Amino acid sequence: MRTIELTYPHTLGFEELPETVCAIGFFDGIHSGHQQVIQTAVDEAKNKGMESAVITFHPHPLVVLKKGTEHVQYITPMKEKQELLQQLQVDRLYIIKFNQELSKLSPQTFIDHFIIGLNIKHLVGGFDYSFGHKGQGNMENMDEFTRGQFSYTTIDKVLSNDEKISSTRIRKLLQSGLVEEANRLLGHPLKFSGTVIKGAQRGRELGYPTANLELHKEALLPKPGIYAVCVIYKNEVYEGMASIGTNPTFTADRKDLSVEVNIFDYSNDLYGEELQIEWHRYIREEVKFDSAEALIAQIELDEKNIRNYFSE
Ligand SMILES: Cc1cc2nc3c(=O)[nH]c(=O)nc-3n(C[C@H](O)[C@H](O)[C@H](O)COP(=O)(O)O)c2cc1C
Ligand SMILES: Nc1ncnc2c1ncn2[C@@H]1O[C@H](COP(=O)(O)OP(=O)(O)O)[C@@H](O)[C@H]1O
Repeated sequence: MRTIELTYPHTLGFEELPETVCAIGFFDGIHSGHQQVIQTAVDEAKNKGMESAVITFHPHPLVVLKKGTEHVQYITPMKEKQELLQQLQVDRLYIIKFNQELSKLSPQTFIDHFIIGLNIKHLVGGFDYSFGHKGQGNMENMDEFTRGQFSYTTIDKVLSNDEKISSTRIRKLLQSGLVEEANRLLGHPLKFSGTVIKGAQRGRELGYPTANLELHKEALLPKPGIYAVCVIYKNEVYEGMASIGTNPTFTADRKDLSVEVNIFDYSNDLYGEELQIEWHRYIREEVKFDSAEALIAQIELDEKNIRNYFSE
């Protein structure tokens, strides 16, 4: 997949771009609903003998439109979004920078630059996709803007338990610790990456070394607690257990959260390495124990439960 970043007014020469069938949306999470939109574009591209493309935006429109929002935490940070799009066999990804200028474009200018201008011959969007200043353009009034240059398909909402699958719904599930339900709606496990940094060097003394992760500010964390996870490191997948919390057994009044993972059946140094964590199951809350021994006994139990979970 080729990734091309665009900022309005972009400077690409139109003629060098292939004709594409393109899915458009913010697509945070690339959840099952998004996957239908993207899959439709990929299938239609194959039918037409064209390349498939996705247009997405960065950062989240809220960062620009809502004062005081510095960071949005994404269900799929850009690295994971790109991996999922690659798996869906998307040929090119256009990432349009969402800034003040972009938010003020008329729907027609947006279409002229980013749909007709990118040589898109067929556009696929979800039923609630909107574009242009104040979202004045949408899939219902699209005919007003196509200039007869492209056709389009609108994908209806995808439901689960009679309710629309949406990024907002998935965020709420993750924040309540319901990762299995969130993963079901996503159609893949929640996943993000981080770099291994030094912690308090206490884990090894407890018998459970934990790789502490420095995360990208943009990764949405699930609810604090203990989780069954998979760790992807250098293309290998390991099982393990992770803790998101403040280590209350050893520290009082800490506010910042650490994310740390003990990898099963592994014993090498990982400092400075990049790990990807897949979140599979919420196990329990983090507890303040009276002694390190009591914590160790609990972690031994966690290990047993989590190994059981993975073997089932
Ligand atoms: C599976 C697991 C469960 C944990 N549960 C708790 C807990 O309930 N309470 C707590 O204070 N710390 C808990 N921790 C965090 C440990 O306190 C932490 O890993 C340890 O202090 C090592 O920290 P370090 O990596 O900074 O050396 C847990 C860690 C793991 C891997
Ligand atoms: N099975 C393992 N899981 C996690 N980290 C491991 C493992 N085996 C070795 N390590 C290494 O040990 C480090 C964690 O040990 P720990 O005593 O908890 O130190 P720190 O407090 O710096 O995280 C990891 O960063 C990694 O380099």
